[in-house]
Amino acid sequence: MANSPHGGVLKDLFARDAPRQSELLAEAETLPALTLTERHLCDLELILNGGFSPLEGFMTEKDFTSVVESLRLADGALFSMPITLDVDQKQIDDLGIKPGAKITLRDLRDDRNLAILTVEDVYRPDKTNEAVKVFGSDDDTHPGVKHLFNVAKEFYVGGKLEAIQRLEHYDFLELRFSPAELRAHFNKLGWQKVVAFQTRNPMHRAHRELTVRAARSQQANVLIHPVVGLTKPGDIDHFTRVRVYKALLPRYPNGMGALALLPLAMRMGGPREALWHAVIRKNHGATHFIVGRDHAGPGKNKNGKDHYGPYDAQHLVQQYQEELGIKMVEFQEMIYIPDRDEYMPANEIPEGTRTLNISGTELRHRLRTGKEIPAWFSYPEVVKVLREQNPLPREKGFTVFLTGYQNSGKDNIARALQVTLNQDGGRPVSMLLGETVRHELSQELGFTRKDRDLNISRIAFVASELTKAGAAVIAAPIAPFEDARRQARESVERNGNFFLIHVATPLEYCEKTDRRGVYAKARAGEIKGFTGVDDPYEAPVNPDLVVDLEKQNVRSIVHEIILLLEGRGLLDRF
Ligand SMILES: Nc1ncnc2c1ncn2[C@@H]1O[C@H](COP(=O)(O)OS(=O)(=O)O)[C@@H](OP(=O)(O)O)[C@H]1O
Repeated sequence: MANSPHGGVLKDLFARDAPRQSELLAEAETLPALTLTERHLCDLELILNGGFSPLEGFMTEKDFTSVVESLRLADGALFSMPITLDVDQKQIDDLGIKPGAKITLRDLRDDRNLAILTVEDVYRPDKTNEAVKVFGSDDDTHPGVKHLFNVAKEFYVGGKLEAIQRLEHYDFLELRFSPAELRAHFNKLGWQKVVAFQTRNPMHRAHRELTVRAARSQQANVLIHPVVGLTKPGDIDHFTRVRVYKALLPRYPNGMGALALLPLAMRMGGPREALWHAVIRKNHGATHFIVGRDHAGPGKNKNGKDHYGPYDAQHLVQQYQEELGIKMVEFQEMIYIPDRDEYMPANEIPEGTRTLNISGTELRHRLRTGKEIPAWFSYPEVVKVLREQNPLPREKGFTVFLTGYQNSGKDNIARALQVTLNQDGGRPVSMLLGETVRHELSQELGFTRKDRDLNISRIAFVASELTKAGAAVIAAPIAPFEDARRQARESVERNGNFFLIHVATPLEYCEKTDRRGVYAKARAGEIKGFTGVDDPYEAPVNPDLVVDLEKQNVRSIVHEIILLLEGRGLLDRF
C-alpha cells in the first residue's frame, strides 16, 4: 500500500469534480477569466491533482498567515510553503474579484479554462515579513525573495477551486503521474515502501549509488521524482534532464527504480521547501524521502555566504517527520574510491583513502571542450545525452554577416565562402543575399530607414533561427545602419557565433566597377535614396574583420574569414 496522503484524504479535485465537468465547463464560459502565469499553473496543477493535499484552493489570509508564522494551516495541519494567487489592482477591478465572486482560471499557453475559483478573500500580504519568515531573509539574491518582490503582484486571492480539465502537456506523457496514478502504479507493482528522490539536476553515478543505498537501507524501492515545473534559473532544461533520467533508469538493479515527473514550481526555500517536498512526496504515495546536504538551496547570498546551513533542511524535516508520517533518509555525499572502484558515503571513508571527484565546473568544462568524462563518474549513456545538449563548436551553427556598399564585392565573397564551406561539409550552408531576401521576404519594403531596419531585422530573425538549427548562415545585405547590425548580432548571439565582416571597398571603386549601371541611375536621380549616393552608410564600429576588394581578391578574403571561423573552433574536425 502506498503511504496515506497528508491529512488522510487525497484531495484529487479532478476526480471529485469529474461528474460535473460539462456543467463547470459551461459555467466557466460565463465568468470573468484570470489568465494564469507559468508559476500559477504549476501550483494549480498540484492543487487540483492532490499533490498539495490537504489544500483545495489558494490560501486565504488566515491560512497564509498561519503558514508563514507557524508552518501550519489555520486548522493545524503542517504546511510550510504559502500557496497563493497574486493579482494586481487592475485585475481585481476588471474581473470584479471580491468575496463571493467566481472567477475562471485560464491557461496562458492555450486559453483553456482549467478551474473555477470561488473567492473567499482578497488581501495585501506583508511581503517583507513573508520573505523573512519563509525564506529566512529579504535578500533578493534569493530567487524566492526576488520573485516575491519583483514578480508577484500586490494582492493575494484566497478561495476554493473546482476542477474543470487537466493542463495539457505534450512532453514525456508516459512519465507524468498524478498522485492517484502513482499510488495505483505502486499498488500494481506491489511496492510497500518507496524512497522518493527529489532532483533538479542531471543524475550521475554518485546519485545512483546513493539512491540504491538509501533504498537498500530501508528495504524499499526508489522513486526518482524530478521537478519539471520551474527550477532555479540557469538550471539545465528539463527536456535534457528527463532524457538523462530515462537513460539512467535501467542501471537500477532488478527494477528497483521508477521515474515520475513532478510539475512543481520550486521556490528554492531550503528547510521550508524540504518539508513541503516531503508533504508532496507523501501525497504521491512515498513512505520515505531523501533529504540531502543544502536541500533546495538557492546558493550564495549577497555577502557570498550560503543562504542556509548545509543541514538546516535535514533538521527541520527530522523535527516533523513523525507527525508527517514520511520517514526522512539522510543523504550522505557519495565519494568515489578508485582503488576499490566503488562509491562510499563520505562519513564512512577511512582517513588517507585516495578519492576522486569531478566538480560541476569541471564537468561543464569537459562537456564544452569534448574532454573525456570517465565512466566511474557518469554512465556513457548519460554522458551521451549531456553531450548532445552541449554541442562542440564544430557542431554549432554560426552567422557570417557581410555589410558594405552595393557592388562592394560582398555577394561574390558570400558565394565563394558558401562554396568553400560546402566543400568542407559538416553543416548545411544557408545564403541570405540582399537581393534574395528582398525578393523572398521583403518584397513590400522600400529603402526608407524604417524599411531597411525592418529588412535587417527579418534577416536577423531568420539567421538566428538557422544558427540555432546548426547551419552556417551567410548574410550579405547592405545593412547601412549600426543600430540594426547591433541588433542582428544580439539576436544571433542568443543561438551561436556572429561575425560582422565589413566589406570596406571604397565607394568610388564600387561605382567604377558597377557593370549594371545602378550607381549611374542613382546619380541621374532615377533611383532615390541610394546608399552612398544620397543615403548614408555608417561604417561598423566593431567589425570582426574588415576587407577591401580594391586591395584584396575574393580568394584571400574568404581565406581570412575561414581563419576567423577556425580560430573559434567552428571548423575543427577532431
Ligand atoms: N535606394 C536604394 N538604396 C540601396 N539599394 C537599393 C536602393 N534601391 C534599390 N536598391 C537595390 O536593393 C539592393 C540592396 O538591398 P538591401 O536589402 O541589401 O539593402 S538594405 O540592407 O535593406 O539597406 C541592391 O540590389 P542588388 O544590387 O541586386 O543586390 C540595390 O541595388
